[in-house]
Amino acid sequence: MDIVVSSAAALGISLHQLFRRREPTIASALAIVAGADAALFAILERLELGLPASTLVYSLGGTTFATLLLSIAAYRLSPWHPLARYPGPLLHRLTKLRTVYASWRGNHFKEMAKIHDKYGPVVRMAPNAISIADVSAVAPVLGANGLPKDRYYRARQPPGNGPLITLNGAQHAHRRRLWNRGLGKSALTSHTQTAAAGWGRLRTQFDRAADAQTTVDMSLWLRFYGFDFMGGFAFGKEFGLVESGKDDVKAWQTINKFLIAHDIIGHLPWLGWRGAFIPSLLSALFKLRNFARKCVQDRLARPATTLDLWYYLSKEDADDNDGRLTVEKLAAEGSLALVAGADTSATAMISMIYFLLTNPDCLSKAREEVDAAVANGLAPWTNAECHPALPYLNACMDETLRLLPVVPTNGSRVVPIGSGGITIAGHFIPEDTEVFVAPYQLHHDPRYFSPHTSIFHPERWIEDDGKWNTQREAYIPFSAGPMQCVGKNLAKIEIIVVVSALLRYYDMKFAEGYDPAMFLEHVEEHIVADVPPLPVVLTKRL
Ligand code: HEM
Repeated sequence: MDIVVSSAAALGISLHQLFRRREPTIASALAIVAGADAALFAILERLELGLPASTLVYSLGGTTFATLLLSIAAYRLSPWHPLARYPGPLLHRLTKLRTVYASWRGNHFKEMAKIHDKYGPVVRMAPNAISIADVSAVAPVLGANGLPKDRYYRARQPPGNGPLITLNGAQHAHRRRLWNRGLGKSALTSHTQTAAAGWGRLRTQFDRAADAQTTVDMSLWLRFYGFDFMGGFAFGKEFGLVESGKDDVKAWQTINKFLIAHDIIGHLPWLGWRGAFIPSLLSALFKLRNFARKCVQDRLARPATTLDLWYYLSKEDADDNDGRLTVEKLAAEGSLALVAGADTSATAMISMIYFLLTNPDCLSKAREEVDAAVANGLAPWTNAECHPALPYLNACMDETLRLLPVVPTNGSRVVPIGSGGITIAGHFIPEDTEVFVAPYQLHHDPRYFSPHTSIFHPERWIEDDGKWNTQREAYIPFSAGPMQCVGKNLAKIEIIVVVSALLRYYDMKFAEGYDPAMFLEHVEEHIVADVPPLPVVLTKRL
């Protein structure tokens, strides 16, 4: 028996050396372990040890797996691990499952804040991942010559059909040009009309609620708005959620589950893009893909009626096929637009209403600015050209996205294998390390935003009297560098369209009995911040 256990243990340790070099998927890991055990079984059988075959199989399998896991654990906690010099909680250093648990519960960014508070700006947040909360990491990680995206993004997509957000280098630059066409200056004028038309529909519903003095769940309605807008923006046809007042297509449930699945698979790339064997992950991924595919089929069946994103991505205006994307790739970009654009902008608007309602002085100032613009003949909810003339409202938006960045942690980058490692913010980071530079951590750091770091003060963005320390390089709600949010300008337009109109047309107050402290406490994170209901009573001003 000794020889069985010792040879299986030696096999487990050797397999660890193999897996350490290149992380396998769960399917390939199981196949390799089973194959290696089968080979060992064949050798040991020839030695005629007198053990029943079943005992041999169980002893080999059990010992190999146990040794493999022990070897992995010991190495991760040992002083020989390349990230040993970086501090972090024991469970985080031991296994990524700890991060997955936090992601599943939706409190990853809150936990990270506590970990940074305890261990400092550079922490080991998983066996092979570090989080750097230092402004000097922004350019080397996210900037033009920064680090590439890798497994966190790649793991979530079927091979070959990854959308813009998963690409690197020349492939990314090429695909990004198509998106830039769809979000350029002339396209934005058309998208502003889509946003304004959406506001018109929302206003009809809000007027009804104001007349009846019924409570409006801002989170629900602004999500309906956000999703409808994305339908119009991406596929030239809104989904009718605001008009019906119902989410018949289960848009939010689908997107939310999709984001949870993506986050988990991103952290556990060995699960593979199908979320191996976990039915709820699998169905969430397929539901959204099928939904996007249906949008694509509907869109293909009709010509462009507006200059939607599809029009630009599929080059409907071009008379050659040069560089056209396949329908599968277009569908992947379509799902990306729905996921990246709908939830994010809606969350930003909801949070902005929350911060304005909890800071009545700021709300009054913002409203005065909107009213003054109207007195000058401007209507910010139909015309984006006048948005720069609303500095205070823009500052309220910036302050909202500082305190509650919609993508609080953001995805990781990886130090390329073969690079020999790099030095970031004065710290040597070995190759194949995942690096996170989380907006939430930078935005809440008094070194970059002070005084009153955790308080809503839009003034910090506009007053230049030396009172405020506002380091704009540390402000990254849309990420930074060439892979930063391509929809940034569009999102800002949407937010100002809706919030300026709300300020102009309604007085708003929290519903009777609502405790505003609950809002921030119940914000979760599933890649995107997931905000709780926001019950508000509207009264018409005009
Ligand atoms: C307040 C609203 C928004 C916020 C805070 C936001 C934030 C972000 C962030 C942080 C990223 C980088 C993600 C990463 O590196 O993993 C990103 C990327 C992206 N966003 Fe947004 N976003 C918003 C709205 C939008 C809108 C309206 C669209 C329109 C379709 C959009 C489309 C995209 C796309 C396509 C990418 C990938 C860009 C690339 O890889 O080149 N986003 N966004």
